[in-house]
Amino acid sequence: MEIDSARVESSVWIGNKRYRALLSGWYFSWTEIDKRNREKKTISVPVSEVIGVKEGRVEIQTQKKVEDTDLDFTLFYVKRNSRGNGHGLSWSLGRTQFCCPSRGVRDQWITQLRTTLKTHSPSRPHRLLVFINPFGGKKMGKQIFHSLVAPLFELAGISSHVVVTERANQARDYILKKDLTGFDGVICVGGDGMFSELLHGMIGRTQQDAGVSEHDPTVMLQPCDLHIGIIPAGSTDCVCFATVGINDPVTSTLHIIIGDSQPLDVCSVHYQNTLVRYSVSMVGYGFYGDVLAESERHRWMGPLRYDYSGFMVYLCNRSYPGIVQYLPADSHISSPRDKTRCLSGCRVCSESKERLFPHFDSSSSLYSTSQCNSELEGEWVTIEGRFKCVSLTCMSSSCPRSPNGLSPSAHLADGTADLIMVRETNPLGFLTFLHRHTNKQDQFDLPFVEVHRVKAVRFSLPPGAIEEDEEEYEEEADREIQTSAERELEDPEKLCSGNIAGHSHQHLAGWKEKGSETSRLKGQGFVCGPCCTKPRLVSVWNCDGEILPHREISCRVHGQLVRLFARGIENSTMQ
Ligand SMILES: Nc1ncnc2c1ncn2[C@@H]1O[C@H](COP(=O)(O)OP(=O)(O)OP(=O)(O)O)[C@@H](O)[C@H]1O
Ligand SMILES: CCCCCCCCCCCCC/C=C/[C@@H](O)[C@H](CO)NC(=O)CCCCC
Ligand SMILES: [Ca+2]
Repeated sequence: MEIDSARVESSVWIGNKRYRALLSGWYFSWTEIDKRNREKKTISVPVSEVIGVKEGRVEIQTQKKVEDTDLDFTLFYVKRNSRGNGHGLSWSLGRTQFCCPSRGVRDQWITQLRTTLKTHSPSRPHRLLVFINPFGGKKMGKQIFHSLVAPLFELAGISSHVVVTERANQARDYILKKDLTGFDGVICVGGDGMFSELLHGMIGRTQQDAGVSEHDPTVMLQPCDLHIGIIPAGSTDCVCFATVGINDPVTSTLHIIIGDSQPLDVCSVHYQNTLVRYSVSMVGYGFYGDVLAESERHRWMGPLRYDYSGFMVYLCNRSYPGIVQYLPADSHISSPRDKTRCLSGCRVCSESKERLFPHFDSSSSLYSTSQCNSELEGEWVTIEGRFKCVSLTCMSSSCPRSPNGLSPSAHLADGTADLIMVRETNPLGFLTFLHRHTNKQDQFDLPFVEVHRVKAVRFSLPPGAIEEDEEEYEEEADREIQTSAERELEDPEKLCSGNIAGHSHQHLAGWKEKGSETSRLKGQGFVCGPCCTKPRLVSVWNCDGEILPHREISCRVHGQLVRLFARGIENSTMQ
């Protein structure tokens, strides 16, 4: 074995083939040597992607030695699979068993590899706080963690404190209140709702510790120290999909183990001077708000509830009046229609760091919060009209349903969000818009769609809209309750409850009745079908899958406020 400060080299065997193993700089590689001493294929693994080095021949799942010999060691590392179910590549655990010429050489390899791993990967986590939602998505959270994630953490020498949640918001409250000393990151096993709990916990805790008021809409929030990891086990898994390129628990676990870091923009949503929520994915009014409200009634359907509700709300063909004001971002840097994609190592995002944190003190890792906030400077633009939907997204919001997302060219960490406004249009037009989310066609290339890259947004309703809507709706609900009570006497099974757009009311599941108000309005092509009889004036806001209790809100993007154990989407040519 040859060892000098820059490289370690020796012969090794894999099966019955001879190889030359070499550890040099950032890479460990092994090259097959044929019988005539000619070099053949080389496999090269960056040390930063080594998961573990074990003595002997070790199996992946059981981590048991199958055959104890003094000459062997097993290397575990990240292996990229040809194509996953998503946009990015799926990762799996690669394993190669090396046989060395002597025990001394074997021990040297293990020591050298482990030492290099330590020095080359200082940001790897050692201790993690893990929250499992046992009821998220297909209710597989616990099983996913114990069968796929925990064995990999053990292999990598990561210890974890696991909390299986017993109620909503338990994870958020834990992070807000408990001692987090000693943890290098916080992990959720669940969907976007679970991620949102960690996001609120982490941001809230960081501001609490820094003495910053989250309710002040103009304040510069303190970025969070602890990384967040997502093991996807939910219905949509939008945040995982958009930051990793795929929703696969093993891929995400490997990103966590190697300590990948992906900063993420966060949008704060305020109602007057009160913080309502944070969002990283979508703040959407109109169609997406209605879909969410409708889907809450069909939770029992599991992940399918969104497809069902999407279809029902589409049939309603609603549009809503509103006044949208936005603060444009610098159009010289990027635009939502520039046809670029934010990929791993994105230039736009890395160049944004200096602009976002001009007062960052790298010696203390502290961000000055007293700076004047130039991010809020600029001319506001006002747009008034009737909209099918108004959506704001800090990132592409790609998910399995829409692999390119709500805004395919949005950036994960550039301090901006994309504002998409879809004006009132006919049902076919809106279907075309929706359908383009599922293929490569440009959903913004339609005359009734507008998209802008922005730093902040304000939404308000025309004067009196809420009151008028409520009056109309009360009347309608009364009429419906009366009619349905009559109908119930005939056929009690047809009665069901509904809360489209956040208002609880009773309505009829069967709406084929003749001569009623419903069919009269439908005959005029005025409304909808299954869920209401009159056009509504107000919808609700969907904020990363949560219904907001306010309509008139203001949103502001906080660039790179949190960091995930991820690296953005790896291009398939990036092997
Ligand atoms: N033990 C629990 N019991 C009930 N609700 C919980 C529990 N733990 C977490 N929750 C809540 O369940 C909600 C949904 O969880 P999660 O995001 O994991 O699953 P999901 O099926 O993907 O849902 P969605 O994608 O619609 O938000 C979260 O908002 C979370 O606050
Ligand atoms: C004719 C074919 C029509 C197909 C239409 C597909 C359009 C899909 C667009 C993709 C939108 C993803 C927006 C992401 C929202 C998440 O932050 C949020 C939390 O998980 N999910 C929902 O609100 C759940 C509600 C999502 C509504 C789709
Ligand atoms: Ca962004």
